[in-house]
Amino acid sequence: MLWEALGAARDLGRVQQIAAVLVRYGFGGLVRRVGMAGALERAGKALHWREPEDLARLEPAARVRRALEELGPTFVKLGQILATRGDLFPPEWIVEFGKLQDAAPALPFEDLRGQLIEDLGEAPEAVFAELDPVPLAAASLAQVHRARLADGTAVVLKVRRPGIRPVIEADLRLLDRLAEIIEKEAPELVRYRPREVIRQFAHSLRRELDFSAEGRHAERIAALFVGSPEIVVPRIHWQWTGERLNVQDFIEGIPGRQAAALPEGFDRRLLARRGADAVLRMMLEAGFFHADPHQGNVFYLPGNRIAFIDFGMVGRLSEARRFEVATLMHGLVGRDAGKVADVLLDWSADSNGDADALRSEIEAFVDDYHGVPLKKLDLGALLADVVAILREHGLALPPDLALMIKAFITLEGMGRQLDPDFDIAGEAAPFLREVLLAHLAPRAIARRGWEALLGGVQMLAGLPQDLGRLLRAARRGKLQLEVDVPALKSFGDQLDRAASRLTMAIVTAALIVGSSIVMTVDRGGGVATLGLLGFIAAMLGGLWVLISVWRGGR
Ligand SMILES: Nc1ncnc2c1ncn2[C@@H]1O[C@H](COP(=O)(O)OP(=O)(O)OP(=O)(O)O)[C@@H](O)[C@H]1O
Repeated sequence: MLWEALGAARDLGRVQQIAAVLVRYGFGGLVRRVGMAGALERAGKALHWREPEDLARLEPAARVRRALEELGPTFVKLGQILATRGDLFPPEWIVEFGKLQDAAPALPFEDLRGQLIEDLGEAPEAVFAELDPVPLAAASLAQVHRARLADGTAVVLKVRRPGIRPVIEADLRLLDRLAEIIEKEAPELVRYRPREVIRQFAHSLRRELDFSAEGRHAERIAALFVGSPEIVVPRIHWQWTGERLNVQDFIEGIPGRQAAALPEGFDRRLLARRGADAVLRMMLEAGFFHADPHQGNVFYLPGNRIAFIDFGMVGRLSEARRFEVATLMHGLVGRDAGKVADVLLDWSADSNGDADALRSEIEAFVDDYHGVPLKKLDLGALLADVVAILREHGLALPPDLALMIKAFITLEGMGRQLDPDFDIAGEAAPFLREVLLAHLAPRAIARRGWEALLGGVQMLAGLPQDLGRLLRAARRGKLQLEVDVPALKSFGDQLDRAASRLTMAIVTAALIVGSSIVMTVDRGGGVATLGLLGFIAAMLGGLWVLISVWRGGR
């Protein structure tokens, strides 16, 4: 009933396939609850309800993983995304989702030929001097073939599987509908924002389906490493690259999966550092990063160089997010529970979790590793624990952060595999410092160096808690002002007409920041002078905004 109301008729064939797989894996209840069963019965489609015994014996997480595998590329990709959501699923589920392999049966080359001729504009033999009909890899979205250009350049062709787009679009429509039904029928799951998760997933999968987007991502990352010959990104051959075909340089190196057996001449410690630096630079400096820096997407090249491939999925972090991430990691490394809790509460601001309970758990958690020396801090594991705490409190991470944290954890694992003493906290420190500097301090403070900055950060962190909260609310544009004085109230009304609450929030925040700097800093003339300057600047800025708002409102 529900299902038809949401308009599934055109996808009935696919609904039947999905329902059959779900029933086979023991999820008949779900098939009934969301109305799939009724819709199929009314349409005269048969559904077999018997559950094979061996499947029924599997743990639910394993059954879900197997069902996703059988349901095909959309669901495999969905499972891979869910593997990044330690905030939504318990560890045993994350392990199962992590097992989802992207390998798919290879298609005979002849099945690709028609599409290749359309995309190349002529027969592949006319374009490439050599082309290996045996695939190098066959994944769910693409099949990869080696080839050689007329000038001798070794390349690979990533060919999108013919006919895959309509199947994926149908699946995405069904998933969206499913998420809508879940939100309507299972209010207890609303806080996990199923529609939002599916919307974001659909967006990233559609982008992954466009093979020219991968080319653009690769070029953007390559531009970051122009002056760093130790990092290699395959060159894209745009002449033949488009939505369904990507032609790029073949990377001849030792696959990351063989890192345990690197030959003489490779410096494992250096490779670990270079790999980590590259990914940290993408994440924290550029805010645009390879979202899946696992062993399968890395090659080691002579000269201790590292090549990254497969930029189909990238993550983005705004400057504000980078600052929050840096503050969180700075808090973890400095064992500052208050700072960690503040950032987490900010992130899960829209959830209805219990802030005080979260705060005390974070304090206990940070306390737990108080004596651990910095070098021994396993930052990836700490982040994973933090995410698990969020889950226990029913709080969900914003998706951009979930991706970043997963990539960070992957990165640390890779680094440790190359060098058991790999110290990611030490590697990350200069990047974190830069982010904090760039965000917090005016240029003058930046020149004074890290020490001055630390003072500044501690000073902000040391603001009375209410002020801290006020600032965070202001940043989120959620600050509400209660104005009691009649004259001010009419001014407030005028402001309401003339400008958004955000303007008022910015003005207030500027004044608070300015004045708090003056209030809290009186050691060291330099910083105090700067604080005073900051205060005056904030006052002037605030007045300017007020006057312009007032003028605009008249
Ligand atoms: N430029 C390249 N040089 C060498 N090998 C490559 C290159 N691009 C792809 N490959 C090989 O093909 C495999 C699949 O490629 P890629 O990861 O880009 O495809 P995908 O469809 O995104 O797969 P997955 O989803 O599994 O990551 C890689 O693991 C690698 O072995």
